[in-house]
Amino acid sequence: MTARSQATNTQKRPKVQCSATTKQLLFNQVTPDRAFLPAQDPLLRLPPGLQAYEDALQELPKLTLGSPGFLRQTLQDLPCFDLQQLPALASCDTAQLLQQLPPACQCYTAAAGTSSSSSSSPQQSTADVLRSFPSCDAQLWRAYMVLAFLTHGFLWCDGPGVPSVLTQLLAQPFAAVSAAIGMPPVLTYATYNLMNWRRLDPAAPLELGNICCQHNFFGGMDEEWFRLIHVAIEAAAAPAIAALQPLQQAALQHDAAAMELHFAAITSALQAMQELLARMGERCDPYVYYKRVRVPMSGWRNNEALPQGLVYEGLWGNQPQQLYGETGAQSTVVHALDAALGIQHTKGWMQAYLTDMRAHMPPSHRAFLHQLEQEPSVRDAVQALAQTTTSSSSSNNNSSGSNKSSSSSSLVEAYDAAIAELERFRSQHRAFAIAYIAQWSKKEAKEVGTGGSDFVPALSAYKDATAAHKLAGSSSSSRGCPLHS
Ligand code: HEM
Repeated sequence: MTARSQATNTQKRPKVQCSATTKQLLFNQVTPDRAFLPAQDPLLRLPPGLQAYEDALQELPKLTLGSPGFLRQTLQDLPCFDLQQLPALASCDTAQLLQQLPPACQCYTAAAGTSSSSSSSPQQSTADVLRSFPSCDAQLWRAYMVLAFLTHGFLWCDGPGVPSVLTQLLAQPFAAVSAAIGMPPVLTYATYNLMNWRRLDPAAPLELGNICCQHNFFGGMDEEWFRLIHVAIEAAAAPAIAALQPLQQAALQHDAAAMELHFAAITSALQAMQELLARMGERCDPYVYYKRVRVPMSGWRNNEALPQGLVYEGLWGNQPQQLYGETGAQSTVVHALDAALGIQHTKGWMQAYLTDMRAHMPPSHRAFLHQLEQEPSVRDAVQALAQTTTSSSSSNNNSSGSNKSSSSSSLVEAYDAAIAELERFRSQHRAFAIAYIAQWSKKEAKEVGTGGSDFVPALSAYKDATAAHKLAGSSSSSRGCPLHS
């Protein structure tokens, strides 16, 4: 399951050559054990030459307690971020790199500069990704995380007001490192959650109860727990993600029995994910989340605090860039389940937004999704097998059909069980989105999520569209995709 190899095959010559000098890689593959979490536990520190930035990150929750302006001034006073300290960039002309960078908002939103991105297609954006120059060097990723936290701390964790210009001191290294790993220069789910943890007992499993966050903005139990629930859900999703490509293989081979086993793995992983999400309230209070935890995740697209976007000082002609902030919608898990189970959603702002969110996933995860979408529909295969076994058993009462077949009803049941659990996950998630955001923002004109639009009806539509893909009960002639038949 190495999406990285797939990515590399189709990649054009990189615009930036990063030396392969460091040993540890990050987000270079999607593994059966950890799926989209790093296969190796994430690095804890940058090289000693960048210690000042590590120290600032470590201190960030304390710096937020300073008088207004203290945090921003402290960050402004940091020494220059010396990119040459990162072995992967040591031989790279970073000044030249910065001159060549295309505007961030052109790379990381499907239709930058337009009010709607509905014309984008997942294929196009994946191809763009594969043409970029992603390095999986763990130190580059660590630098990306450090600079993302300090940037969002600079913008959102101090006052008064929100600066519309990101100081060159942070903007330039952040843009350079982001370009080198093929990610947008903004906080992403990958940096906020996927690589922001360590195991308390390194010999014990990666699960809730044995993990804590590496870094926080304001700090405190609510912030840590919010993130750790996401990390634990990513770990619990691994058996489902590991089943997706084998499921597609089994569908190609018309192996109904194997398909049933893979559907069962997906179903039980989704149940485990729900059990974990249900624990959010144990240590993350909805009001604390709404007022404090979610603030630094904000981006600078569809955000009234930065209506024009953010100027990265000295870059892109000082034209403001508009980028979405961090959100669970950048997790590849649910996108991958939709792709493999053949779930299609109606076009609208959420669908366009989720296409944009792919550009905020690590390149290997985007490639994994792209690969899933290239395979024939598993849902169609279930329908076809169900019809074959039904007609074969009606023409021969004693026959059990192909020896690879289970009964048509049990295969459909297995598919529908997976769909039902995904619907339950979406239903539960919607309830959390209401309890943690919408109920507190009633006084505001609109209930807006990270995407900047009214999210509750959109989340409901996503849940309902999932349920509509169940096969049982519909006649075989009308079993096309419920949204496109
Ligand atoms: C208290 C916890 C959570 C809240 C308040 C929340 C909030 C939201 C909101 C407001 C949206 C709408 C789009 C946006 O603003 O980006 C959204 C979308 C989404 N979130 Fe969450 N979320 C939470 C937890 C999670 C978790 C744990 C996951 C899974 C890893 C997740 C995955 C998603 C996905 C995949 C979408 C896209 C819609 C879909 O595919 O159904 N969220 N979330």
